Amino acid sequence: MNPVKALEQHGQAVWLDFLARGFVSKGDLKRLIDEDGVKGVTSNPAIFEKAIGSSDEYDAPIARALKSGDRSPTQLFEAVAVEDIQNAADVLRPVYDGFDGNDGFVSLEVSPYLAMDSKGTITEAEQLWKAVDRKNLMIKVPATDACLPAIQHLISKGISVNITLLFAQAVYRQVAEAYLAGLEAYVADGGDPSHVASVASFFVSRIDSVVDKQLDEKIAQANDPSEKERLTALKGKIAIANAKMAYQDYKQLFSGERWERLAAKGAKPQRLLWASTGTKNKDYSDVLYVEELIGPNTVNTVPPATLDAFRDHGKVRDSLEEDVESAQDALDELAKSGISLDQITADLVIDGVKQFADAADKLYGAVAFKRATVMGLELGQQTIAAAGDLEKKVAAATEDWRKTAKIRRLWHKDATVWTGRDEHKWLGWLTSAAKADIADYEDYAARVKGQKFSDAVVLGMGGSSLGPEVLAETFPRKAGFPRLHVLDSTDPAQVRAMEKAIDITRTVFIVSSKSGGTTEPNAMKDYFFARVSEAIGPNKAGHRFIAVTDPGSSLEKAARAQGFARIFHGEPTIGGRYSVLSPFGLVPAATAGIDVRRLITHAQSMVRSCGPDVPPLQNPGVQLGLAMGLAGLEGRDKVTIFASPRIADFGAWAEQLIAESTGKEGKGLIPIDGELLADPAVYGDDRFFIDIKVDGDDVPGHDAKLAALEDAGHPVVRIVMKSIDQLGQEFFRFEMATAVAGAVLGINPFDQPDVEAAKIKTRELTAAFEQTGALPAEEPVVSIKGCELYTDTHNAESLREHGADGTLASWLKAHLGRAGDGDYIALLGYIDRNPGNIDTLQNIRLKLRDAKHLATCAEFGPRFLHSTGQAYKGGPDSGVFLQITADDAQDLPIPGQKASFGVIKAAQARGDFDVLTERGRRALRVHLKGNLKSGLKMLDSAISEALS
Ligand SMILES: O=C(CO)[C@@H](O)[C@H](O)[C@H](O)[C@H](O)COP(=O)(O)O
Ligand SMILES: O=C[C@H](O)COP(=O)(O)O
Repeated sequence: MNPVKALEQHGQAVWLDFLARGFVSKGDLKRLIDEDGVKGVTSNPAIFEKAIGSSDEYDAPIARALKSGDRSPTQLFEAVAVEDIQNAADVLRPVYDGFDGNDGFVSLEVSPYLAMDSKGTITEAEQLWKAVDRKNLMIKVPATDACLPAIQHLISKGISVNITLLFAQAVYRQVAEAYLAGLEAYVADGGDPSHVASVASFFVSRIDSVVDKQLDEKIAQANDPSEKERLTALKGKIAIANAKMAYQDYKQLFSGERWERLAAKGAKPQRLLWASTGTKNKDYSDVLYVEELIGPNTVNTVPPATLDAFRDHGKVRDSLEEDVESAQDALDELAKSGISLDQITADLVIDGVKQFADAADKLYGAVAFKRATVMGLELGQQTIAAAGDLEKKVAAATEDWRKTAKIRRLWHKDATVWTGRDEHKWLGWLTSAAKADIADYEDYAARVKGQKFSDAVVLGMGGSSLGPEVLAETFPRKAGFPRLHVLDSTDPAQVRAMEKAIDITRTVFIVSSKSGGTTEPNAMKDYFFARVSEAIGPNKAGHRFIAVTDPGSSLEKAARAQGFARIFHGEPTIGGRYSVLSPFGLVPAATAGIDVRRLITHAQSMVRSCGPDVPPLQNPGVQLGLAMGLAGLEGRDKVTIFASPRIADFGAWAEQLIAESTGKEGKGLIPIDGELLADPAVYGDDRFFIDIKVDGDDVPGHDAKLAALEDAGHPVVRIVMKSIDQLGQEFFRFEMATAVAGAVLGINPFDQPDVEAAKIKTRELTAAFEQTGALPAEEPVVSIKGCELYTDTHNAESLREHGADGTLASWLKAHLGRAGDGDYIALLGYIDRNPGNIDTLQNIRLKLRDAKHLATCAEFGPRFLHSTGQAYKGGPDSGVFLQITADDAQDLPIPGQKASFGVIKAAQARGDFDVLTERGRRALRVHLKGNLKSGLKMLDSAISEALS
């Protein structure tokens, strides 16, 4: 007789420790049931990893699942695994029915990531139980301390459970107790226990693998031949002895009064199942862990090779209760040798969880890869060319992140991924896209459309303005909706220019401020509220204003008092620079008629790509973040961003995110936005390049230049978006990457301590103005025709030592001369950010870059104070700052305030400068007098002279 089939006569059921789609669909499982009497199937993460990860038979099902909409790797895995388990359960159903529900089971394991999470295990087990929806299903739960209560709970709800990763007799007793107590609760609740089944999967061969190794060490150390012999005799015996003793416990646990009470109600005993029964040691029989463990009311789940071997040459006998005393003797002998089985079994549980988690990492990585392949260009494509050391460092960090489960910890809001301070309170951005109330935005957009506005203006700073600005500059105007503008300045000319650009009688204003207390949006609101009141009457003005602010802010109060048309609440757990996929970006988007549903749907795809279930290697946000952070640590800290013409403004948003998040405590990354791409010769080895483009948005020569940078050994990241609709994806990719880079740099990427310092200084200066009617007097270090120069004593002395005398060029030469390798030069212009001035600063910065081969920034104040300003003050001390201020041709009063726009801007420039110099940074301020255009021209030629 077929030895496998013969086991049935000894009361043992053989299950198969294997599952794969084709194996079931092509009839192989059915054949084993018919020919060998196989009565069940077990699966585990390693089995699914082999099935899905190492074959292409799941490619089509995954692609099919994606047809009905994007899903996360976990959801995709569950979809195919549930189908597989259902198919296997259906094939086994006749066995289940034939044995009155006592056999014919198929097992599906909960995620090994939940092995220490009782609540998570319960939720997932219940969800899988429901999804598979088959009576002959068992949910597998590991026998960890955390999961014991989950096992009891699940049983008490009538869910059949296979308890896995069981090594120790003592834990086995706890598992049996959980089953009994669970059943008792189920019965007390009126449940019929005859529908509940359970097996306790006692692992065998792994014990021998570890014990034998320790025995070999002892044998090698032993001098006495008889001791060597005694120890050698224990090899290959302990796992079986341990299992035999567990079986003795089983007999006791499932007899007696307590059990009989349950049995009388139809309860089934929880059978012991021998798992890990494939022989690992080639010196042992390949059917050892089957032949020696045959006994009534047990199960042995065997891998296909062991099944084949047993069918071929297995010998069947009642072995389980043979020589039980010798089994106990063997265990006693082992203890005498100083080898602790308790320790070994405890370690094996931890190792087992780790092995399954490793398998799950591979499995989810494979599913994530298949998902990305199917989605193709629907997901923004990212390649990272990081040669040499950086490539190795990224690979090592990727493995470290995987092993230490950092991406899952990040998603679980574990602050120790960063500095362990309050980072967990600032992670609302992870779920902001998922929480977007799309229907409400659509309803709101329809109302905006109905009002036939000509313009919409966002009044906000930094995190409240830069995202909307990218949207405004990227998406073409939508017919029927207002044109979207963003104002983020206190420069009187810029405020006036905005007023001129819009039809004030047909404009809706979006006042955006998370805190509600930021100076600029409040000044801009007061100004435009007065203008609108004049234009359409004070009673109606409020109807033209919308506020986006965090709940309870002072802006909310003012908005209510002024009768704003609507107040949208931000989410307090999201910092400004991470808020674009929350109302701060979505309200302006909806106002402009941008398809919020599409934006969010795309964003969600990147959220899934960067999810907790996507291992670091396949996780684009983690890969980009590791590369940026590690490059920063090796001195390539100038993150130089090129964005293709249709998304040209993206860098302005990304630079706030990167600079404000990472630039602190003397560390960080300095984003370089808007510097035109050039030949390798002009770049130092402090660069990290990111090129982001919309497919087809080609600039002649661009790709060749990028390739040249790569050839010259610079790290180059290339990101290609299929269309501008994918902008939401890129917002999220960069948010995740920045958070990851922050972890690598060892800082808190969610605070901005140095922005606060400048705000405090500014407030002191404006308070002084309000008291005295003037800003505190200040002395220039030198007054030259057309300009005055300011700096602190320390900088002035140093500049004089470097040759600064009576001319502007000499001061500039001395100042710029202080910038060396690894430094960057930043132009900080507190002037109107109009196309002409942008061009001028741009020309100067490129001249500086090309002459000095250093990274350059061209920024406008006060805008940059809410952005890169954090890194300039708090980041690495590698900046050389040239602040440019000017007399305002025409100031602009702010209704209801003593200080005008011009005064606030001047106070902001001085506050910023004071903080820079207080921190010992290299800073010089040029104040241009008279006509700004001529002043800038003069500055430009002085810089040329200084460089010559
Ligand atoms: O736990 C069960 C059955 O309940 C099994 O699927 C169990 O996971 C496997 O037998 C083991 O993981 C296989 O172990 P090994 O052969 O890798 O040592
Ligand atoms: O990035 C944030 C800016 O400092 C503006 O802050 P806010 O939104 O609270 O006004």
